[in-house]
Amino acid sequence: MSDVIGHQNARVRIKDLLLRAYIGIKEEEINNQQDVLINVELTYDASGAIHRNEIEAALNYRTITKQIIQHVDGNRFALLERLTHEVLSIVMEHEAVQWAQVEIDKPHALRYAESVSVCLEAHR
Ligand SMILES: Nc1nc2c(c(=O)[nH]1)N=C([C@H](O)[C@@H](O)COP(=O)(O)OP(=O)(O)OP(=O)(O)O)CN2
Repeated sequence: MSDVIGHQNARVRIKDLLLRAYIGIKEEEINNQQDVLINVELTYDASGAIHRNEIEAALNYRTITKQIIQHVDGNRFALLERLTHEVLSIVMEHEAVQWAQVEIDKPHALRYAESVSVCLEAHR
């Protein structure tokens, strides 16, 4: 197939990564894990990945996902802002990432709300 598109930035979304962690400042949250729902969106230059069709030429979204799981699952955090910042930092450590946004929800953390989230983004 002739490659008529050339340069291509990909938008990668890791959707609804559901983990459990100690997250919060209330005693109940300090003593009990709760669900955190993580959504990551990023852009990178996928021209090489598209052209070569080889994982070595791509920004491996599985690698990023496993790093986030390793950092978050079962671990302890106070504020949602700090947890979101740390996950965003993991994503931005990958030099190929041009821009990234991370939103983390604490479902049912607030008595009368479906969920509450913090969203942070960064770019190079
Ligand atoms: N940039 C890209 N990165 C990755 C791609 C891709 O197409 N572009 N594809 C993959 C794998 O095909 C992925 O989709 C599935 O991988 P895997 O089954 O190993 O992911 P799991 O999280 O289920 O791995 P487990 O070890 O089974 O938990 C990867 N990256």
